[in-house]
Amino acid sequence: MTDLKTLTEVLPSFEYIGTKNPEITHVEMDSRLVKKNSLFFCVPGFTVDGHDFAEHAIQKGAVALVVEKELTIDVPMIKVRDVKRAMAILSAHFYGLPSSKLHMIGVTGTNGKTTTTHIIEKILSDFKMETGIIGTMYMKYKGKEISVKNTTPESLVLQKEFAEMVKENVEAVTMEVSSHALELGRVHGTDFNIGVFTNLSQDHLDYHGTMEKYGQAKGLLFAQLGSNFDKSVKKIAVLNVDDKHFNTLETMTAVPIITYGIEEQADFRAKDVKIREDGTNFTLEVAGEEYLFKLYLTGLFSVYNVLAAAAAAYASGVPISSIKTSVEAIKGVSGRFERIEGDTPYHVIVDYAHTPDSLKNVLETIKGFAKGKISVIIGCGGDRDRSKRPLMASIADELADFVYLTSDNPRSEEPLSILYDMKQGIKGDRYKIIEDRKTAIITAINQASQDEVILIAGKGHETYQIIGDQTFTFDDREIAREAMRERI
Ligand SMILES: CC(=O)N[C@H]1[C@@H](OP(=O)(O)OP(=O)(O)OC[C@H]2O[C@@H](n3ccc(=O)[nH]c3=O)[C@H](O)[C@@H]2O)O[C@H](CO)[C@@H](O)[C@@H]1O[C@H](C)C(=O)N[C@@H](C)C(=O)N[C@H](CCC(=O)O)C(=O)O
Ligand SMILES: Nc1ncnc2c1ncn2[C@@H]1O[C@H](COP(=O)(O)OP(=O)(O)OP(=O)(O)O)[C@@H](O)[C@H]1O
Ligand SMILES: N[C@H](CCC[C@H](N)C(=O)O)C(=O)O
Ligand SMILES: [Mg+2]
Repeated sequence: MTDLKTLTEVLPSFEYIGTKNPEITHVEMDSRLVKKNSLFFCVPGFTVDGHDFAEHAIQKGAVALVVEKELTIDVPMIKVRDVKRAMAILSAHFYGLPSSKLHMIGVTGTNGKTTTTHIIEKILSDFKMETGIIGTMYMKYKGKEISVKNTTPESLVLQKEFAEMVKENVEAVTMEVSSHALELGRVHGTDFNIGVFTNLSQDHLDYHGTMEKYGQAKGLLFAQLGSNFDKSVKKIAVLNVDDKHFNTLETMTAVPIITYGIEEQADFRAKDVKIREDGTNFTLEVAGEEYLFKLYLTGLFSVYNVLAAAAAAYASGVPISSIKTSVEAIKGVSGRFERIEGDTPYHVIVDYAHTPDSLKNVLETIKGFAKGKISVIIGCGGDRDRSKRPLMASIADELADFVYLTSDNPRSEEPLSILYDMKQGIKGDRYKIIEDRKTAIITAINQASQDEVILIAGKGHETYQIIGDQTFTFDDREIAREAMRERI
């Protein structure tokens, strides 16, 4: 609890409109969630403008507003240039700057965030640190799993959860930091100790417009590292030296850098990489020593994720020997290269590849060991980057023997028009359009030949499908299992 004047003093610049100084016991950005004595943030959204809900918020008990434009309402108003960033700062202070009491690791990049955060979490928790994890799948700590709408939640959701974690003695938090979150200020006010960059490739151009702007957004994580002047706490940037975007990120941060990679010289470097169907071996070179890693995880991209996680864990004080033991025990991450077990002469793999680069990586990995034909079942999300659609179809067409184009989460778009966009990337006739995803999975499985590998891509761990404004229960893995059991 605090009063409005004391709370808002921390803002770099603002106009205090009104004379009253109410006590604030809650901070909210959704009028429907407002309680008595709330400070309500009027967020200009993509769909509606939060300023239009100020009256509703006051009816529900809001006693002050943070606004970008002055409203004719008789409560104190804090006028700022950017409500979202002000909200990030104020909610961080409201909850007692909890992120500065936690060892915070933020992972950004186009692909590999969920996987890398899970690897880091496993290493830290094996090292007897009390951990929390936030990302695409959930927020999880102390045995509690909280569902999320976004990979990186809004600042006030994050700050509230960090405060809860501090209360429950969590020590380290590993979280995915999306480019949307960085651009929209969701992690402004979060004090990261370590920033990790996985890679940058095409996605989200609908939102960012160009790759340059998308890259700049990712860079914000590294630019904000160490900007709080607290010299007692070590800040480190963990960067993928093999990625084209490395040089830009290097210039965007002022903190020490740990590099990782395979092709270029790096602090954490993998060599002698041997990829098998059921795992990967490589030698890690670090600080003049060599360690042989034997992973259950497969694919070159998994080596990158392990290197990133190892460097972040090492920077967090975990010795390499512990890192190796933990990483070697990881069987996989839900929905990422998940093999669907079954006594069948063909193989089914479910993977969350929903970008051109991830699809290419996964298909190249499969090509490395497949003894039979490769089929891929793939769609693209509606209300998302349209320009990636033909690219993904073209990669599937090039690297697989047969492509089933089907719906992912069409959202508000016409499913067949998404598939039409995708079809532009296909050259020959080794494809079929089956709009209904369940039918596509069943058809592919019923037609599978000896040793064929079927990749069901795009939805991974998701247990739903969004068509129009309805969300249906849907799990690629369940449907595949059922089809494998019932194959005619
Ligand atoms: C484009 C985008 O980022 N949209 C996010 C945004 O929604 P919005 O701007 O449409 O919100 P809005 O509905 O216009 O509402 C504006 C304001 O009015 C308020 N309001 C609204 C109605 C009401 O009755 N009362 C009220 O007060 C809302 O609470 C809000 O404060 O703010 C919402 C609340 O935080 C987010 O959940 C929502 O994410 C949507 C679901 C989304 O799909 N975002 C994607 C693009 C995204 O952020 N993705 C990234 C990662 C992707 C990746 O990993 O590849 C992510 O981090 O999830
Ligand atoms: N380092 C990597 N490089 C390229 N592709 C990867 C890498 N790691 C994983 N992938 C591929 O990307 C898919 C998604 O991985 P993951 O969920 O870890 O990424 P993410 O960055 O969290 O994605 P999102 O943006 O949806 O949160 C995986 O299923 C796999 O196909
Ligand atoms: N975080 C990504 C996930 C995409 C997953 C895919 N299944 C889709 O729905 O497009 C996004 O929101 O763009
Ligand atoms: Mg993710």
